[in-house]
Amino acid sequence: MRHRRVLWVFVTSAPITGDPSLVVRTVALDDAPASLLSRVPAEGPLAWLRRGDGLVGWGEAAVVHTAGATRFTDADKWWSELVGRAEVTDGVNEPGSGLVCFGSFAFGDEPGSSVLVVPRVVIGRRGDRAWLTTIELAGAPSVDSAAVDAEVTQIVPPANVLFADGARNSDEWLAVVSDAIGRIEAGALEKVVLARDLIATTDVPIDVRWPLRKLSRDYPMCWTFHVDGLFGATPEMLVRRERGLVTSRVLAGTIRRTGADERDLALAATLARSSKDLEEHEYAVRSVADALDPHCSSMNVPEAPFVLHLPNVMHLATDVAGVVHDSATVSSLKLAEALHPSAAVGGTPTPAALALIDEIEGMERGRYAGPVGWMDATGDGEWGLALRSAEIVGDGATVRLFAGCGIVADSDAEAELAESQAKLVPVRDSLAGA
Ligand SMILES: C=C(O[C@H]1C=CC=C(C(=O)O)[C@@H]1O)C(=O)O
Repeated sequence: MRHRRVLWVFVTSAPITGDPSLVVRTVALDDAPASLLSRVPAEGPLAWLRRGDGLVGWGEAAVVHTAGATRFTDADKWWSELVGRAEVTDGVNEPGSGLVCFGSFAFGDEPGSSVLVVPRVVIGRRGDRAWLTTIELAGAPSVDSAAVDAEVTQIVPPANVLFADGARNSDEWLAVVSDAIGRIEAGALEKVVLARDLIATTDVPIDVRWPLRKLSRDYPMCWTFHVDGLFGATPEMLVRRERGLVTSRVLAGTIRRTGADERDLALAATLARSSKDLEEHEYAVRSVADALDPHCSSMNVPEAPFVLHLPNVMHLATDVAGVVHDSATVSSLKLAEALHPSAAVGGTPTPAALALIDEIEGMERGRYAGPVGWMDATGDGEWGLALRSAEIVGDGATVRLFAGCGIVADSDAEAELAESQAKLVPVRDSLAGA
């Protein structure tokens, strides 16, 4: 049973007490850095990158940790109050310039902690425009950006990476999936997404810039992220809100790639016709369209999915788009809350799927499969689902990798295990040394 415990924790970084006011300044950069990651120091980097565009940040001007059923609402309230007190000078006016926070939210109401972080320094790029934002407490000395540059150290590769089973070994996970198929056949629910984890250990604490650099290079069509120890490259955009328009990339239905182009094209055609995958996909699209509907004055939901080709797998994908009518009162984070958990990470019907996950998955998801992304002072932002992801735990030399699969009545447990292995490949490969 999923407990509805509500725990609200407010934690600020050391310099902030009472009701902090932030002084924010964004200036255009004439020379856009070739790679945003090359500008990030090793300590506490924040990242949201796709095809060279995006945001990187470091330092901590303010942070809030929330938990429980009100984790989104509490974080959103904290953010809007912080925005209300901030003095912002923004000479760029792009989405992501000015005051921004990065965030990562727990999958479930419990257990798990969620976080919004406001960095001290942000570098952003969008096409041929780049900018630098500094965020300071009112009255504090301003950030010296030259000094910040000087802190960037060489990226350290992971050493002697070893992988071990997580909460379940393969046989145990196969049994869990078979159990779920049986419950679906018995009519208890239509779809459930079940996940597993893998544990990696290394000789030295992970320099997260290493896997981030590899992920953003090898998976340019995904959103590469890092927030407070959770990193990955997700292909799934839960919600992007920008200047009154909302979009969501829904994925569900997967086939592994072989690496041989002709064979993969044939597999893509098979995927596009597979009734099992189309059914799984339809549940996910419906859940997103239904949740967005109250916020939109018009919406476009394509009738048929396209096939998204990634280096390791192919997915059925649908881009849902809409015009929002409540931007003034509902932020992108609140939209993410309304959409979460979609059937791409929970199941259908949602309550039955969440109850089954709690009962049989046997693993703490933490922030895996929860919303991860960023938001600006207008409430615009991008929130992906933290898939193809991993969490750095303990002393920094242990990493939990995650992968999940949508299970429907026609699923085959062995095929789902193979699919989960393929979904672990991006992060697994990103941890390989030089
Ligand atoms: C839950 C995951 O993938 C979801 C997203 C895309 C396709 C999925 C699938 O085909 O099963 C999953 O629903 C994951 O990668 O951990």
